[in-house]
Amino acid sequence: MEVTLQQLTKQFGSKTALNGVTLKWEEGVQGLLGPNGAGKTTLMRLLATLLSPTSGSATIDGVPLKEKHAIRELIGYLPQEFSFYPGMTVVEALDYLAILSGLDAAARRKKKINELLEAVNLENHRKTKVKALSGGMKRRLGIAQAMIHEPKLLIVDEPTAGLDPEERLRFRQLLAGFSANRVVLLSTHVAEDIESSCREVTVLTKGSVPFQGSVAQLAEQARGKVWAAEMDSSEWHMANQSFNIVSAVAKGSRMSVRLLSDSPPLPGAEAAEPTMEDGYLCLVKAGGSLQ
Ligand SMILES: Nc1ncnc2c1ncn2[C@@H]1O[C@H](COP(=O)(O)OP(=O)(O)OP(=O)(O)O)[C@@H](O)[C@H]1O
Repeated sequence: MEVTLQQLTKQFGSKTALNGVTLKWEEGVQGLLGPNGAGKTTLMRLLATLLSPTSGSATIDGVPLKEKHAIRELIGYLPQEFSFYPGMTVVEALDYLAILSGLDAAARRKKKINELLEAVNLENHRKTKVKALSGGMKRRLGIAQAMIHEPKLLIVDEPTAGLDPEERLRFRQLLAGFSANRVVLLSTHVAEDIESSCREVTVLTKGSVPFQGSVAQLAEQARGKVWAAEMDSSEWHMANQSFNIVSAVAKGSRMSVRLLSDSPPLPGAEAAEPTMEDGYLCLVKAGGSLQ
């Protein structure tokens, strides 16, 4: 199973949201990182056949994107904002969706729904109305609906936003478990989601892909460009205007700062070990999305 994109382009009038993206995703959780407006949702909606490309092509498990009916059987999609039959119970909603996805036999549906409820840990809420679920539970129900027909490509947009740390962990484990023999495309702003569960990361900025590789390789993009320094308030003021600050912690009257710079930013600054987030910031900065 693999997903391939060949010069995939989407324009909205004169705005190019996705600009000739060519890449390949193999089985596992694939992280998608990019600043707001980079084109992530556009890319996910193209793969979900909710949008048509302006030019270029893509295949999912060898099936061309333009074969919409076949593609829809291969994909599951959990968008950022999703709404769900609020007046139904959890089981009723999943049963209804299972019927829509073509699971006709009642016994098979029951078995599948029981498996999913266990996987997303909602067995104790079978009879709870969807509108009465917490935000995290709704997200888990959302992932259950996206998995119901066992898609080869599962697309999830910011699934851990608004979840507490325990829920986030559970969610990441669920996605990792599901990703055997499948591709899970995970769009997130949470570095920890990527670091802890992704086989590879794809960075999208201004509709293009400047990087695809492992978490460690992404960190390497910032090697030699991350500096740690202790500063007084006037140095801090200067640094804040001149450099991309990664983090700053006040220690009494001084600041302990990590920043990005191609050369040593001030006397006494020490080269620091880069993290994945540093590598990402270097790429996004090079693309002009930060000043
Ligand atoms: N239907 C549309 N009509 C016009 N422009 C659009 C449309 N959809 C998206 N865009 C533009 O395309 C670009 C990419 O948008 P997209 O929503 O894909 O970005 P994103 O990376 O998902 O951002 P975010 O993280 O904020 O959701 C943006 O400049 C956006 O304004």
